[in-house]
Amino acid sequence: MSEITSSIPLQINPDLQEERDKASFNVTELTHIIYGGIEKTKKRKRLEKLLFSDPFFQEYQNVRAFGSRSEYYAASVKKSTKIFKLRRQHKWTDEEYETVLDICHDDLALTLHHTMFIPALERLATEDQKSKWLTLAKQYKIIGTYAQTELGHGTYLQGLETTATYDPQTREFVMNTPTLSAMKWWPGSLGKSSNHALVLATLIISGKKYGMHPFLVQLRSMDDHKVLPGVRVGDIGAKMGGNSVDNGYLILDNVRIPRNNMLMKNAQVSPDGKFVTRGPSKANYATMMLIRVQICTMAYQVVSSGATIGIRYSAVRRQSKLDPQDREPKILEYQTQQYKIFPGLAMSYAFLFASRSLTRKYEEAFAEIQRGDFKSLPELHCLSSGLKSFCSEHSVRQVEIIRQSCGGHGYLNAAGLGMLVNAAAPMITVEGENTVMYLQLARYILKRFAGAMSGQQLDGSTSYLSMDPATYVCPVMSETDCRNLTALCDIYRYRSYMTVCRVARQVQHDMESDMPQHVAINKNLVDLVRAAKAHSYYIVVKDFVEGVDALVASAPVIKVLRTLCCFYAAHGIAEYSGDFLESEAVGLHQLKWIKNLQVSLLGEIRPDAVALVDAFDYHDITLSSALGCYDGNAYERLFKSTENDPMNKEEVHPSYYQYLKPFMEEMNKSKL
Ligand SMILES: CCCCCCCCCCCCCC(=O)SCCNC(=O)CCNC(=O)[C@H](O)C(C)(C)COP(=O)(O)OP(=O)(O)OC[C@H]1O[C@@H](n2cnc3c(N)ncnc32)[C@H](O)[C@@H]1OP(=O)(O)O
Ligand SMILES: Cc1cc2nc3c(=O)[nH]c(=O)nc-3n(C[C@H](O)[C@H](O)[C@H](O)COP(=O)(O)OP(=O)(O)OC[C@H]3O[C@@H](n4cnc5c(N)ncnc54)[C@H](O)[C@@H]3O)c2cc1C
Repeated sequence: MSEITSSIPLQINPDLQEERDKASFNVTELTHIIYGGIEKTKKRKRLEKLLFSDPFFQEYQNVRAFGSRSEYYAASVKKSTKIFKLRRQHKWTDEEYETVLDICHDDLALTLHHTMFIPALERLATEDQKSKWLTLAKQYKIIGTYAQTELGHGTYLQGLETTATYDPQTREFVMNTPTLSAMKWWPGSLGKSSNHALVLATLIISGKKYGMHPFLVQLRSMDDHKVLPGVRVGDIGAKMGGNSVDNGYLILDNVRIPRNNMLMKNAQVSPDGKFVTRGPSKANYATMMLIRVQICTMAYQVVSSGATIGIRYSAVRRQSKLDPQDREPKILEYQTQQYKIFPGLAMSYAFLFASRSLTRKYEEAFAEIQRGDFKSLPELHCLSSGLKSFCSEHSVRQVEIIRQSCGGHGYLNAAGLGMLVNAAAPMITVEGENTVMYLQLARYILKRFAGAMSGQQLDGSTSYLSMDPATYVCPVMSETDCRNLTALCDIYRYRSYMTVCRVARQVQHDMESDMPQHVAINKNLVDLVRAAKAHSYYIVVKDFVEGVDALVASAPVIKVLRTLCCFYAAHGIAEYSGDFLESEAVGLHQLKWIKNLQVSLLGEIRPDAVALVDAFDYHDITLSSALGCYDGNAYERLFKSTENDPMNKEEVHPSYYQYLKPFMEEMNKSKL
């Protein structure tokens, strides 16, 4: 017993080393592919070293795990300011700064300043306004947030009640929260951190409403951070996760701001109160679209972190018996364990390629929009809405499955999985609740489908809706065909087509039966969401297949990625087999072959599983998991983590003297 210590061995756990030794491909090569080249990988490693050589980042993990809410928030403010200072000191480019945020992999208290306030100023302010506020914001001379959601409305933006009433006499806007439900509720960094907010409010001029517009409102004094007159602001309380962020409430009591504080890139109010608009009516929704695109990348990071923890732990955890003559096997040997974790591994690579493709499309469309050409906006809105929903839904679900696959230890905070699930869970809700976003996509698909029916040639992600379904023959004719990625992709495409076609016909039929449009739509909402999900699944599979096909890499890397891609597609067909059969994208024979393939691919992926997660190259501090550490010394690290637990600070806890001791004394005296 005396040999048991909490020190961490210097060597890699031999069980993990054994996995690394048998990898069929070069891990570093794949890491370079993931991060976009050798130079980018090197730069990321340099930044990682710079950050994590500061002991604060290690200490931060302890506060995160064991600190009170307020201590965690304070540490996170410290972390945010440290990163801001480092950015200035090292003159990081935007790309380098993004990399640092990825490395930190954690909600920063001041995250909204960077993720929404600055991008909103960039997208919604005029050049003059940018030269003033964007400069101040980038130099951290003002700290801001994006305050759109209200207690009463988050989804339905037309229902927002905060008003900005123009007063031509003073050339000011009067910002007001007229009701309880109109108070801003949820914005990150609002409660305690921000001194400014971009408040989204309904513009009113001479009693007439002109829709939702952005207004820059100062909330706190720049001298002492005290709340300004007419402003009430605070934190909304502890959440399931992300408690380093002070999501807040805001009440404005007829607060006056200068006319120029309305961000006027897309619409202007002249000094005498004339309203002029430029570009499409949804131009002010631009910041939300950017974050939806980023959520797909976050989903990749979440699921790949979860897969890393789950696979490394499964390679060092031994339990029960397979061969009665042999020692206890690694739990990774069990087929059921592989079936729980490998879908998350394959999904990581699928989302890597899908988010990369979406980001590229976003950047191209954004460049066009900056030039005043809005033609790709509807396509991008719907693509980003669908993929944001799909990637967030699937990644959060998969990480929870991985958490369960780690047995009891997966339930500990030190495992890092529970915190990951809880931190990632809001991806499903933020920037448009997933069902609502799927329905935005469904609305677009229905329109495009109607266009195709009337002979329009479609382009973009929905171009396949012009296909002639009569020409479809399931491309899988034998078990070997199941490995053909193009064939699998065709199956997804046809299933999506049929799902869209069926609901479109049903909606049309209902409307022709004299049902009002809104009733017909509501009657079919479940199937509309199903169609949007089928379409999104097809896009993700297509992006994965095309991404792998386009790779310039060594044969072993291509081979292992093709295997994962095949597994991802086969697993989806097996999991949603009802949909695939119903749409006749596959028959019973094909389904059986694909299910067989899915299971045999588990065995093919198995020898490369650890190498495939090593390729994500997450730093131990980024992963923040005793189970998922690179060295695989999970038990030692779990035991070590108890050292920082405040519960273990005293041999006898104060509650003993306060409650347990008097209680025991009373019990001992009692005659009962
Ligand atoms: C470790 C991991 C960490 C993870 C951390 C996670 C937390 C990270 C922190 C994150 C921080 C989180 C921060 C936050 O959460 S910030 C708050 C985010 N809030 C939202 O996203 C609100 C969601 N609601 C909406 O966007 C709108 O109200 C919707 C879209 C639902 C309806 O809208 P509306 O009622 O106005 O319109 P309509 O239905 O009459 O449709 C009208 C037309 O408009 C088109 N349209 C709609 N939108 C767009 C658009 N964008 N671009 C182009 N077009 C668009 C649409 O296609 C339709 O076109 P058409 O059919 O007529 O041609
Ligand atoms: C962690 C976190 C951070 C956030 N940060 C910010 C921020 O920085 N700034 C900000 O402004 N906001 C922020 N929000 C708010 C967030 O954007 C909203 O919560 C989100 O847009 C969802 O809106 P809601 O809460 O009104 O959901 P609701 O719309 O009330 O959704 C509740 C249910 O109603 C259903 N529903 C609603 N409308 C429809 C419909 N048309 N059709 C079918 N079903 C429907 C939904 O599907 C859902 O099941 C944050 C929220 C969270 C959780």
